[in-house]
Amino acid sequence: MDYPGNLFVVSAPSGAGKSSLVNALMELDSHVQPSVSHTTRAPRGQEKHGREYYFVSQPEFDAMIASNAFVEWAQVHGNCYGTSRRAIEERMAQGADVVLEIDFQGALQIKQVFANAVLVFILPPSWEELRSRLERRGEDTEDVIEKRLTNAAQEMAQACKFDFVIINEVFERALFDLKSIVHAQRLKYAAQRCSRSDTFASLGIC
Ligand SMILES: Nc1nc2c(ncn2[C@@H]2O[C@H](COP(=O)(O)OP(=O)(O)O)[C@@H](O)[C@H]2O)c(=O)[nH]1
Ligand SMILES: Nc1ncnc2c1ncn2[C@@H]1O[C@H](COP(=O)(O)OP(=O)(O)O)[C@@H](O)[C@H]1O
Repeated sequence: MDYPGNLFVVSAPSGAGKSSLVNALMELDSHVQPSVSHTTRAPRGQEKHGREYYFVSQPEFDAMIASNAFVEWAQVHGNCYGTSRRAIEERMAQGADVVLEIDFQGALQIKQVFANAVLVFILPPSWEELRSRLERRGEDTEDVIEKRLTNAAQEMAQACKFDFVIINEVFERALFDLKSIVHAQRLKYAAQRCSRSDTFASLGIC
């Protein structure tokens, strides 16, 4: 019997390091698969349609809302972002662990639909470091950086609603913490599977 995969949600203010951590996790663990969101934001830097995001127009995005194609969507920093239902349900049904990198609004919507979803919030070690990472990343204009820093206060205030909070100060430590959360969730369900008494009975053991 195939067992559905786990669902993890990673949220953070822009610049806190969520993309870096999720990408590093997926390089270490092939069982973890990303969910590629749809967005009306324009591509940044080397971003590619279908890799970081499906970049769509506002009318296309609105049509997906109208056809109930999103399991969650939200307006973030003036752009629309959404997770397609199909993107995650197919992968989870195949037993993959799916990671959503979405904002706190989407995370709380996901928890309503998937009660077992594990919500993880990534915090920067300080405001100064958050600003410095956005500036060093060099992918946003000064105006966009200011808007994202302004929004960060409201976003970080939501951290207490998440199952886990990771302070991304030393990258390797934060990655270890994220890996530990994923492994702990797997163990939790593996233990439940191992305790399937019907299997024990059919094998005639204990
Ligand atoms: N609700 C929701 N938020 C999303 C989705 N995809 C990305 N986001 C969030 O939108 C915000 C902006 O993402 P992005 O433009 O890639 O900027 P970044 O945070 O600097 O990487 C971040 O908080 C993302 O987590 C989605 O499908 N749904
Ligand atoms: N622990 C860390 N220490 C220093 N720089 C970091 C750390 N984590 C991420 N960064 C850098 O900060 C910038 C923002 O990281 P990113 O993953 O794009 O954040 P987000 O996806 O949350 O917007 C990137 O240049 C990344 O390399």
